[in-house]
Amino acid sequence: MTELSVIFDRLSTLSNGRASAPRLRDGVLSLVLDVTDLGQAERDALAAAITAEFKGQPEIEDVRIAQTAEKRSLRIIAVASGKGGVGKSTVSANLAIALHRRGVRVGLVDADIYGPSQPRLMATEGAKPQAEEKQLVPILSGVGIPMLSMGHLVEPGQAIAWRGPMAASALGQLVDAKWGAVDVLVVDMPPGTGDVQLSMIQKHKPAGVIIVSTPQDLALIDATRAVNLFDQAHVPMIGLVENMAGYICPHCGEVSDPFGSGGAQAAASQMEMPFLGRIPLSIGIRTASDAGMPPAAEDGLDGAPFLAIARKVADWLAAQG
Ligand SMILES: Nc1ncnc2c1ncn2[C@@H]1O[C@H](COP(=O)(O)OP(=O)(O)OP(=O)(O)O)[C@@H](O)[C@H]1O
Repeated sequence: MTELSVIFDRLSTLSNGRASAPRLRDGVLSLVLDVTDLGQAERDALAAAITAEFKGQPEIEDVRIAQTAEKRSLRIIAVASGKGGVGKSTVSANLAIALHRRGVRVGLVDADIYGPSQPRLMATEGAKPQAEEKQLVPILSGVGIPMLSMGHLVEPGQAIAWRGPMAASALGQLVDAKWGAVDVLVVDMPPGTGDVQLSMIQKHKPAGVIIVSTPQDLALIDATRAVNLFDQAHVPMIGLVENMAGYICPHCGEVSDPFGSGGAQAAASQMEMPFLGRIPLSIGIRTASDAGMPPAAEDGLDGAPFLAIARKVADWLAAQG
């Protein structure tokens, strides 16, 4: 039992790999226990289990445990738009998947509290998150991304008629959940510039924001409003995504631009913000996303623009350190 390697093996199993640096000197077994993301009750229970396992074993009179918690800062990427229906949820889901495929430890929050659509996009409809020590535990989607949505907390189709402060507190529950080993949280914001946006900016301090717009003038005017809101609060602009940019006819392959083209890129350069890319209007993107299999999960044509945008976002994240 007193062989350190035997102790270490036993410790690793017992602590799920959280224990390290065991030492045995003068009858005292000392070790370091990484308690990152564990609540107080879990920390105490784990320390007690280790003590109970080793104290009183041959040559071990006492057990001393130094608990350490890595101070992890979760970086939030807010995906916002000035108006509804421009594809913000589609971009958020595909971006999260594409970042995940690049090895980023990513989580997804559906802060579109009034019209949550991520459970459908990520095929987690009907799942109910558990709470541990007053914190929600995210649901693991089929593609391996932990996520939380207001849609998981209310019955499907149930209208959420909340006032601003309630919506802001719901956002807090989703963001301050038990994200565990997540470094980057993609947050699908509700459209517009209301209470949830203000709460996100003031309370949760996003590392950066991505604005999604369609090429129409009207959407761009709205997008400018969203840009101004985040700009005034000094939230770094990651860039603008132009969605539904050109239509490729599935029959003849002809490309048409039902909403015009190039408007978003021009607007981005006018506002001196990076342009992240253009996503075409494609039936494949709609059917796959609505069926809970966002195209970024695969290498097809429909996924490619999202993967290219994710590369730029990953570069941005890396440049921020
Ligand atoms: N590039 C695209 N090609 C085809 N359909 C798209 C594309 N982007 C989004 N859609 C479709 O448009 C609809 C609206 O998209 P989505 O829900 O992502 O928008 P939103 O901005 O999040 O809307 P809301 O404001 O309601 O939250 C969905 O049916 C989606 O599948």
